[in-house]
Amino acid sequence: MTTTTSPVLNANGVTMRFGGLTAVRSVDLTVNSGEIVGLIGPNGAGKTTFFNCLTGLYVPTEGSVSYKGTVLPPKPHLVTQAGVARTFQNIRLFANMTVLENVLVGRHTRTKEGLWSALLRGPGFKRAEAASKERAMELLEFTGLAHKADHLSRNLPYGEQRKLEIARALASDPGLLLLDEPTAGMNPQETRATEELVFAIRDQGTAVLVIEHDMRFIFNLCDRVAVLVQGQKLIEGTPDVVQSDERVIAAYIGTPFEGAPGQEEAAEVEAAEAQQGTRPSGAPKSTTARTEDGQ
Ligand SMILES: Nc1ncnc2c1ncn2[C@@H]1O[C@H](COP(=O)(O)OP(=O)(O)OP(=O)(O)O)[C@@H](O)[C@H]1O
Repeated sequence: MTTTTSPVLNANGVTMRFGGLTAVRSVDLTVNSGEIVGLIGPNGAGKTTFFNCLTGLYVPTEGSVSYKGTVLPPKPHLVTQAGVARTFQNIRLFANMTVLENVLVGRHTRTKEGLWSALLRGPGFKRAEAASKERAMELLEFTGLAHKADHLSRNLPYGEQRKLEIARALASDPGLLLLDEPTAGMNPQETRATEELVFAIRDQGTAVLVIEHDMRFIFNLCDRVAVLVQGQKLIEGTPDVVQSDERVIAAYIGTPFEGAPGQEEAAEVEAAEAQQGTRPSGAPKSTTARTEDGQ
């Protein structure tokens, strides 16, 4: 983790209205370098709409979004080029492309070779292509998918498809990665692997903003958590502060957590892994858990 932090993302007074509905109302949020920040809230609270405002899919009705001090243009490809990458709630892979090709697609914002160079396949293009492939393979190693590089992405199991989405987002070498429900539909082992992957991403120098309904995942993972309720930020703070806030409990969580989050589930995962002999030697013990609401 970096020792000096500086703001990577600054959202100021972001408001998004759809006709008469205000989906996001005057939300401020900062993500600093070296941080993992969580964004939680009930269904329909405006989390994805807020992400869409950050990444140029929506032009906020009011407010501004800056990345490393520069206001982001509201165009997704320019946002990616600036250094902000994202994954989506619903998997959006190119199903009939290989795993490697999917990552190479994510790489295109970092390649300078133009159309003519690509068509003529000159030496500049070949060098750029080789470098992109090398970086893509590094990312597949990093996400544990290198052995599947030549598989069609549609043939990957669900958890690996989600990992591939992350690898593809990382291919643009982002300084900030936005993850929209990265563990939705995952089993506890996959959730734990995702938690470790997000820590590794942060440790490599990419700040992370993550939306997730799995409270234990969020509270284990994040340095700070912001809670959206009906489009407004209810509270922002450390996991300890947020999970013990009466308003959050009333509005969202339902019941307070007792003891260290995730310990019981971690024991279940470890028992299952020990039975299957799947836990790699020296792998850190889990601190994460299954989803709260069964997603
Ligand atoms: N394109 C749109 N047009 C009109 N209304 C929209 C649009 N997108 C989202 N909304 C509305 O804005 C509100 C916030 O939705 P949003 O999907 O951002 O919530 P969310 O917190 O991400 O929910 P979930 O946890 O279920 O994904 C909802 O009332 C939704 O119906």
